[in-house]
Amino acid sequence: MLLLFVFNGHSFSSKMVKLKIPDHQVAGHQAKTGIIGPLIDDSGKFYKPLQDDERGSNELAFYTSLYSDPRIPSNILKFFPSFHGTEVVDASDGSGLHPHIVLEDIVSNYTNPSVADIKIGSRTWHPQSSEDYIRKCLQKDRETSTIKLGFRISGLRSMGPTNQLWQPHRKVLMDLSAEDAMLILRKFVSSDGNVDEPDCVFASRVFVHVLEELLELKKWFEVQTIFHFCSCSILVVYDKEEIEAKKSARAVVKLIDFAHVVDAKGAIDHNFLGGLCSLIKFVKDILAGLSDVETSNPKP
Ligand SMILES: O=P(O)(O)O[C@@H]1[C@@H](OP(=O)(O)O)[C@H](OP(=O)(O)O)[C@H](O)[C@H](OP(=O)(O)O)[C@H]1OP(=O)(O)O
Ligand SMILES: Nc1ncnc2c1ncn2[C@@H]1O[C@H](COP(=O)(O)OP(=O)(O)O)[C@@H](O)[C@H]1O
Repeated sequence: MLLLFVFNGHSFSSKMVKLKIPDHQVAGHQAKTGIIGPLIDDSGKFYKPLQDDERGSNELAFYTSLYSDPRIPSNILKFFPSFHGTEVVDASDGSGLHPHIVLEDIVSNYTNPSVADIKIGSRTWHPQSSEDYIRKCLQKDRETSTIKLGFRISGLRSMGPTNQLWQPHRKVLMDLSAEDAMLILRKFVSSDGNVDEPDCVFASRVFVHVLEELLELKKWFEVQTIFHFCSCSILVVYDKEEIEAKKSARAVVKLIDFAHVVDAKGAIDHNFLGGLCSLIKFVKDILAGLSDVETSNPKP
C-alpha cells in the first residue's frame, strides 16, 4: 500500500519496509545514539533522514539532478552512491514517519568492512551560511586537522581478519596532527589498528587503487566549475578478508554528504581540490614508505 505524506510543503510516498540501524556507520548523525539517523534494508539500500531545513532540500535537490546532469562525466558519476528517490519510513528515534533519501548502501556487500570517512577541504562552510553556522564550523575547523591538513578524518573503523575491531574515538580523531593523521591512515591498512607499530600489510593492495581513484577525481576537480562541495566526505571502504582471498578485490572510493553543496558560479572548488591534493600526498607518502615485505600481497 502507498500512502502520501507531506513534509516541508513537499509530498512523499510512504512504503512499509523493514529497516535496521547500520553496524558500520563511522560518522555523522547516528541512529544507534538514539537520535534520528540513517537506516538500512536487506536489499542494499541506505535511508538517510531528510533534514528538515535547507540541508535536507539541498541534498535531495543535488541527488535529484545529479544523474541527469549532462555536465557530469560518466567516469565521475561512479564516485556517487546511486540514488533511489525518497521514501517515508519510520524514523530511527521513534518519532514516527519521516522522509528519507534512499541511496545505495556502499558497505552492503561487505561482511566486515573497514571504513574511513574523510571530510575534505580546509573550510567546511560556505560564505552564504549564517554567521552562527560559520562560527560553529570555523571553531571545529581550527580545533581539528581541517585547516592544518585540508581534511579531517571524521570517523574510521578497521576490522582485522580475526575480527578485532579498531575504531578510534571521535575525540581522538578531532585532534590530529599531520603525524597522527599519517599513523591513523597507516593503521587503517594494517592487520590490527590497535598496535603502536602498524604493519601496513594491506597498504599497497588498498592504497594503490585508492590513489588511482583520487587522482581521477582530482582531474575532474581541476576543471569542474559546477559545484562547490562544502563539508563533503570521501568514504573509503574495503574488506581485509576479501582483499586476502581474492586477487580482484579492491577498495571503494565514494563521495558522500551533499547537504552543503553550492553552485560554483563558474569558479574552481579550490577548497575541495586543495584538501584532495593533501590527502593524495598522505596516501603517496604511505605507499612510498612501504618496505618490500609490506608491498608484497599478504598471504591468506
Ligand atoms: O552536529 P555536530 O557538531 O556533530 O556536527 C556534524 C558533523 O560532525 P563533526 O563534528 O564535524 O564530525 C557532521 O560531520 P560528519 O558527517 O561526522 O563528518 C556533519 O558535518 C553534520 O552536518 P550536516 O548534517 O552535514 O549539516 C554536522 O552537524 P550540524 O553541525 O550541521 O548539525
Ligand atoms: N550511501 C552510504 N552507504 C553506506 N554508508 C553511508 C552512506 N552514506 C553515509 N554513510 C555512513 O554514514 C556516515 C554519515 O554520513 P553523512 O552523509 O555524512 O551524514 P551526516 O549528514 O549525518 O553527517 C558516513 O560516515 C558513513 O559511515
